[in-house]
Amino acid sequence: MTLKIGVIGTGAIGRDHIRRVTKSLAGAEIIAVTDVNQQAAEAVIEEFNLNATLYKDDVDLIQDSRIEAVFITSWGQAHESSVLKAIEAKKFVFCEKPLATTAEGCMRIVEAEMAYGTPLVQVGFMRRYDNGYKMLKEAIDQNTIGEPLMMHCAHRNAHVAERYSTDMAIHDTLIHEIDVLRWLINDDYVSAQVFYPRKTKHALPHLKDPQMVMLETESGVMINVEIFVNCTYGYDIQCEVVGEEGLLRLPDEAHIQVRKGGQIGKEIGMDWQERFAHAYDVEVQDFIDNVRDKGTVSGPTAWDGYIAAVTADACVKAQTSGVKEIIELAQCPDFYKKVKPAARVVY
Ligand SMILES: NC(=O)C1=CN([C@@H]2O[C@H](COP(=O)(O)OP(=O)(O)OC[C@H]3O[C@@H](n4cnc5c(N)ncnc54)[C@H](O)[C@@H]3O)[C@@H](O)[C@H]2O)C=CC1
Ligand SMILES: O=C1[C@@H](O)[C@H](O)[C@@H](O)[C@H](O)[C@H]1O
Repeated sequence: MTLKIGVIGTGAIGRDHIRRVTKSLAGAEIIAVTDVNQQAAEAVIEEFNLNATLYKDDVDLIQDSRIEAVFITSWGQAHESSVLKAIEAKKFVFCEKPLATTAEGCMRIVEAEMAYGTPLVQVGFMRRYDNGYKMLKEAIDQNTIGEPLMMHCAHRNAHVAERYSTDMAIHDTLIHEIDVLRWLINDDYVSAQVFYPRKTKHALPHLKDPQMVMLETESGVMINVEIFVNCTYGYDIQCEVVGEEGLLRLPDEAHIQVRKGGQIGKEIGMDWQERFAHAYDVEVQDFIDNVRDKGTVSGPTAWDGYIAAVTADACVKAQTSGVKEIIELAQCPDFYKKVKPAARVVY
């Protein structure tokens, strides 16, 4: 039996997930697509030779009784409404980050899912499926370096589009660190502060770039994350965990080392598609397998989406206030404590 999937939003990542489901992964097929840009959806149907119905909007697509799971890969501000409709129709949901653009929106999704009674929603925080981050987590959980004390991280994009704004450094970019770092150390954030170093000449006038975010966790771990989205040289993700007895560092992507002409060199990828290609494959296959074989989801939850949104809101506030902003989270409901520990933060 193949899992029948409908996709809402066939832009960059929607197209990429359709490609992986169709060409690389097993156990699922795309049977319906929609996009506000209907030509984009038509082009994807043609490109991958899909036997899929093209719907005019998410309402019609979600109502298709053949569809068992919905991929929500539209723009962030459209996610909440599609997720709520899918839950109402009792469909499984794979929703790209952000789950919703506000903490209140994420909470509405949390409440709808709890009212339904069993987990339906997985959020696309794919870094939890990256081999390097998984190795880091295993080492931390095995107490390899004692208790973590500090983390030094960097999230660098070569370039960003003109529409990318200063707050997107948080909602669109830092949100990956917000999720994966708390997952790594089983901790939540209590405060955030943002600093602006000297601005790069490669950023447009409206954009503050780079930025430095300081996060502090409940147990006192201090984390600094550099966000630099016009670094020009490549897509570069760094993470170092300093513990009481040692240090752990996220491995770079595997590339061969070339020694030639008196130099030692190694390629750096240019974008997220390439850097996290394997993680996306594992993430989406895991979603397919869990839904198809076990009738459940086990990845990052709607609650993780809520925590990311609350934390991001505090960071955005700190971008303009310049001071340390306090992060206050609601109590985690028992419903989310039951999700398989492999993918959730253990409370
Ligand atoms: N996990 C990850 O690493 C990544 C996640 N993303 C997330 O995925 C989402 C999509 O990003 P991209 O693919 O880069 O954007 P995009 O702009 O390339 O594609 C979005 C598509 O959704 C369509 N769309 C917008 N509103 C819609 C609606 N209400 N109904 C149907 N279609 C709608 C647009 O016409 C567009 O074709 C964003 O939330 C983004 O943050 C994007 C890149 C990487
Ligand atoms: O999710 C992503 C993009 O939406 C975002 O714009 C980039 O900054 C991130 O590196 C990428 O992983």
